[in-house]
Amino acid sequence: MRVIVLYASRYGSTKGIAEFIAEKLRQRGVQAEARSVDAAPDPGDYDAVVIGSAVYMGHWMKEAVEFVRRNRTALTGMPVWLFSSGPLELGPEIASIDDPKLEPEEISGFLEAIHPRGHRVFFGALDPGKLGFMHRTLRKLPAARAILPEGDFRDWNNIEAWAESIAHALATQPVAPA
Ligand SMILES: Cc1cc2nc3c(=O)[nH]c(=O)nc-3n(C[C@H](O)[C@H](O)[C@H](O)COP(=O)(O)O)c2cc1C
Repeated sequence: MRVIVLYASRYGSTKGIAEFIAEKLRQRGVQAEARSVDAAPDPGDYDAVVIGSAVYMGHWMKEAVEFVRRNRTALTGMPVWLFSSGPLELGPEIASIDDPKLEPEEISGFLEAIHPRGHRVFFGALDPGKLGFMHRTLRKLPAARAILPEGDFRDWNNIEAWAESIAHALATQPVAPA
């Protein structure tokens, strides 16, 4: 059982989540590796794919969106899990991290197009010292500042529980041959 955990990450926190998921899968006997979507691997070389992207201005990163669109046919026929890494805190009208309002724009289309086994949103991280010029400027806007605090909010217990559920699904559900 070979699984690839793909990520699109601007500043590294989503990469960290992907590497953690791959490590947790390996600890449960799954042969898993994390790689950037930029490496453009062929999903057909794997039995299952996990794809995650950082979220900026309500959207997945372009390279992750393009990877899913380009590989739509292959992904539709295999077990796929998606995750988004973004929120740094819950706004006033957001009940929990599972609130559909936190879902990036592309996700509903992906759910229809490739029928993934699941999609999860995880808290992200923000280090102002790493931000590029555009992101630093955007973060200075009053509305953005309130929802983009500095800090590492990644919930490793929650992420581990999700990785465990994937390992469990792979162990108990038949995977169609590629
Ligand atoms: C300018 C800017 C805009 C952001 N917009 C969103 C957003 O719309 N939704 C969200 O959930 N997170 C948003 N975030 C938070 C990032 O998704 C979060 O910091 C994430 O962990 C970054 O991942 P990376 O380090 O892998 O690039 C934004 C962050 C910045 C700096």
